[in-house]
Amino acid sequence: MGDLTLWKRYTTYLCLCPKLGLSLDISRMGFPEAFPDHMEPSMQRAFTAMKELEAGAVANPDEQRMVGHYWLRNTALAPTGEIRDQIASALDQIKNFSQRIHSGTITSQNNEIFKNILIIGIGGSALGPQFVAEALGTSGDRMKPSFLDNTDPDGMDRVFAELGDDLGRTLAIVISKSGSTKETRNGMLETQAAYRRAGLEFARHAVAVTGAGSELDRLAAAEGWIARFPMWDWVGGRTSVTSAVGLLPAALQGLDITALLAGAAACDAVTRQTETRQNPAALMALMWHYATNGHGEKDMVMLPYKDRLLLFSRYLQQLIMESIGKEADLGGNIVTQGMTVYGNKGSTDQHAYVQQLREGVANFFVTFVEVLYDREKPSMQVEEGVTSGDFLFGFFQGTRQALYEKGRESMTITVERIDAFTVGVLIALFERAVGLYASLINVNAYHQPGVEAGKKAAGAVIALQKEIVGLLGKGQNAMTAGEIAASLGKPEAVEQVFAILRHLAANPDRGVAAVCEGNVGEWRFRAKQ
Ligand SMILES: O=P(O)(O)OC[C@H]1O[C@H](O)[C@H](O)[C@@H](O)[C@@H]1O
Repeated sequence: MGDLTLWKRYTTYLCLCPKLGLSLDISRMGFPEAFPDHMEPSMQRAFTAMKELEAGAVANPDEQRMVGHYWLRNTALAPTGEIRDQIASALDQIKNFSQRIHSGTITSQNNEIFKNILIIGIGGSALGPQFVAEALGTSGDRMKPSFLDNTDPDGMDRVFAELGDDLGRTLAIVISKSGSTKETRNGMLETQAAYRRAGLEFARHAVAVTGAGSELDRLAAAEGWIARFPMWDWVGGRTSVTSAVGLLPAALQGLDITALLAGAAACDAVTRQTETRQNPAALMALMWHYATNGHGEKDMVMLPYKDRLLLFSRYLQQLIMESIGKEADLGGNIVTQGMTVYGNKGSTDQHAYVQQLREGVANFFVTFVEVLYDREKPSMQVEEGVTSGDFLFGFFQGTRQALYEKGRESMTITVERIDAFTVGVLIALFERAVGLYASLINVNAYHQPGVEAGKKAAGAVIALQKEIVGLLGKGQNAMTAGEIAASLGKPEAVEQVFAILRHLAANPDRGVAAVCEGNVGEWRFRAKQ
């Protein structure tokens, strides 16, 4: 396609959303002109399904749940007065609490003003808050956030070391919708122990964000934590960033949560429109369908040209892959759906994997994010008349062009600047695109049945480990993994038994000694004397 034809395609399809300070360019996606019309009936069905969802339909049939994250930004939409009140009062509670922490009305056990927050959560209870903190944080923030989002002990030690003597001025926020996620529970227990070592009472430095009556909620109530904030079953973890999950850490950090909610609400209003060409979320869903044949045949590479958006693709990985990656469709047919998402930021990634994107396997399309406003301060010139920001822009344009020349497709989201409003817009834009796309391919975007299998299997591994330790504790002679598995009456579990023993033996404080000679099947394990 010649440059002028491309310009025509650009001007024809550019979706300008002045109310959002956003535009979406789909001209470098190679869909045929007839494609949008061909898909229009399906798009209209998707809009109808979304309308029903927003009105309180049980859009997550497996779990018999409503899907209400859009109400969080516009309470008037909520289907009952009770839900409206719950949302409004949680928001008041968040603002009020943050103000009292900042002003020192609520202080730490040692009567000091809290200056750090330690957020403990995983998945939807961490990725949103992390993305927002990274996208909007400045050196002038009211409180400095850190995160425990795993059960990796070394990872936790690093965070505790970083906090050092400041633990006494750190407010721990434990976030878990279910209140029973093991990684989060472990992070909380390790944090409790860290406070204890520092001679401090965890409860006087802790708040919880969780579902009413959950394990975490009951613990926080029993121990008298400083405060508890609600999560509701009609908000999914991966769409919870505009609930207390994302808003409480953001407000404490000192970010403008009113603007963030306003951005999300404005984007919801724009993407609620049923005219596909005017609706950037609908166009994105349409392009996902085109690019992947409605079946995840291509991956989406997220390339924001802005350091602040580094965690966007990580956040989107959960939002999209946990929502779309499903074995069965809503009719129960096996469809093995999905869409892979990865990426970091440009132009950094240009020096990593863009080589393959341009010349290697063509199994992807790119979503660029361009940010027009370069920086708060005036820019110096790095070459005559040229700034670092011009280079960032040039690299983005160059990569877009270079990919296009090789038949690699891309779309571009352009925003004016990265601020709380825009972050709210981006969050809502992708939430809506996921919902619409899920309708196009007829999957339930709001459950995650596949996640349970790994959790159950992990539970079985821990149970087996307890049996092994019990057996070794009876003072047995050194035994091979095969002998131990047989003694437990589980000869078929030998590989797992071996893996458990090797892990325990590698950690000197775990009380297992190993003689590692010959084939691994001959390695012998016993309890340390
Ligand atoms: O918030 P929680 O209940 O602790 O859940 C945290 C995460 O864990 C699960 O594995 C789900 O797959 C995620 O969707 C969820 O966000």
